[in-house]
Amino acid sequence: MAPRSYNKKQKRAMMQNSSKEEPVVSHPPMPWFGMDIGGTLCKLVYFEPKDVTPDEALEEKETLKNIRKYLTKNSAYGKTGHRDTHLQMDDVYIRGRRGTLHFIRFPTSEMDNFLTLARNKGMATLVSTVCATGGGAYKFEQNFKKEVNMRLHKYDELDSLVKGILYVEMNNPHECYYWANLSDDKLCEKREFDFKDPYPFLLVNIGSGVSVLAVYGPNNYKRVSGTRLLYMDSSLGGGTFLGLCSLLTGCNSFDEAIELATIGDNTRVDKLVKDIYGGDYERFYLPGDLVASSFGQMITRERCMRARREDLARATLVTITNNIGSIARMCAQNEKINNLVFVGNFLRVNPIAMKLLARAMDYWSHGTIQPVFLEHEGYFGAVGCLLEIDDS
Ligand SMILES: Nc1ncnc2c1ncn2[C@@H]1O[C@H](COP(=O)(O)OP(=O)(O)O)[C@@H](O)[C@H]1O
Ligand SMILES: CC(C)(COP(=O)(O)O)[C@@H](O)C(=O)NCCC(=O)O
Repeated sequence: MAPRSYNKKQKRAMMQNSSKEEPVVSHPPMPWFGMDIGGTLCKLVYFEPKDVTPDEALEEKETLKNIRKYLTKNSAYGKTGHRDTHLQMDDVYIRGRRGTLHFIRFPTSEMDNFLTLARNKGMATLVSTVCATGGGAYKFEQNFKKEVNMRLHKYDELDSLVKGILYVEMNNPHECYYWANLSDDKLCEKREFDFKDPYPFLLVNIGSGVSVLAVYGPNNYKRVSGTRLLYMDSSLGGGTFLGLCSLLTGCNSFDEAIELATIGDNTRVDKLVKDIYGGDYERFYLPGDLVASSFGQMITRERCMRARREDLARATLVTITNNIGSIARMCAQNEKINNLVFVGNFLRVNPIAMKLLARAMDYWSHGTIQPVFLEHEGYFGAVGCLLEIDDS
């Protein structure tokens, strides 16, 4: 991956030309939404046109004005909706219009409340079709029709994911980063990464579950694996972490689980090689600090009593992350791909997992694999399907 050699404007033009074969047509300032209704979170990306002509402004319906104001003036919606203001992208072009992308999320379990809110805001009178992806685009299709009289234009979630990544990366020069100085926690820091010439790359999407894709070009990828390698294997993902952590610690949210894990110590829960050998297992180069058995200390009452909630959260995070990491590495080896990109909301506010993944890749590849992470983590599917917007 070499230094960036073309500027933002050139890339934007390239993207507009490459995203569709037909010429770019200018669309009226409708509410433009892309929705990715996932297993845990619903991601809503809203494009707010900023190049509205005086005539268009005069014609703009009151309902549309109100919805725009509601979405862009608030950063919290009800009890569970959030706008990630730090991710907002200004001055971007979609289908010939200039505007701002807003990034909003809420738990998929709150879909009923979302539809009620959308109905109360007059959405039913405004748009007839919304671009949607993710499993929920299928699961909730009838609810959208019934509650807000909206038809969902459904797009495949993995097509949308790849498309969204390429678009966001082209429009945000600070999108990609890696973790530098992995061996020293005090010096370990995020550094910008140049995504030029990325192909082929292995894309690991850690959402509720995990999908691993080998991406060979903008329109050329295959789904290589999940975390389930054999038919009856178990599937691990962000949902597994949150589910287990909730059971073990009684935490009430992902953010709380990560806060606990941040101050926890997994060595009070896991059994290390040195807990078994008293030091390294030298003959087979197994260092004493290596985890020999995740949660292996939790077999005596005394150790269980000593483990704090935060230790259990940390051990859960380490166990799940390392398993995902080793499957990603195996896929990279099988596919003979050295560029790895990790995305998905499991990585939200989660530097512990990112550093663990980076360290694991670095260790196993003898320093040849340096995984890349993206700022817009879990929003790419929603962006990708928003790019599909057409006149319907
Ligand atoms: N606010 C949050 N609420 C629930 N899970 C979250 C949150 N933020 C991050 N996560 C993590 O992200 C995962 C969901 O990631 P996401 O990419 O949105 O997948 P999905 O499309 O399956 O919903 C959860 O399983 C959890 O590990
Ligand atoms: C079914 C899914 C594509 C849904 O995507 P998600 O909502 O988890 O982002 C994903 O959870 C997945 O690929 N699960 C893994 C299944 C397997 O291990 O093969």
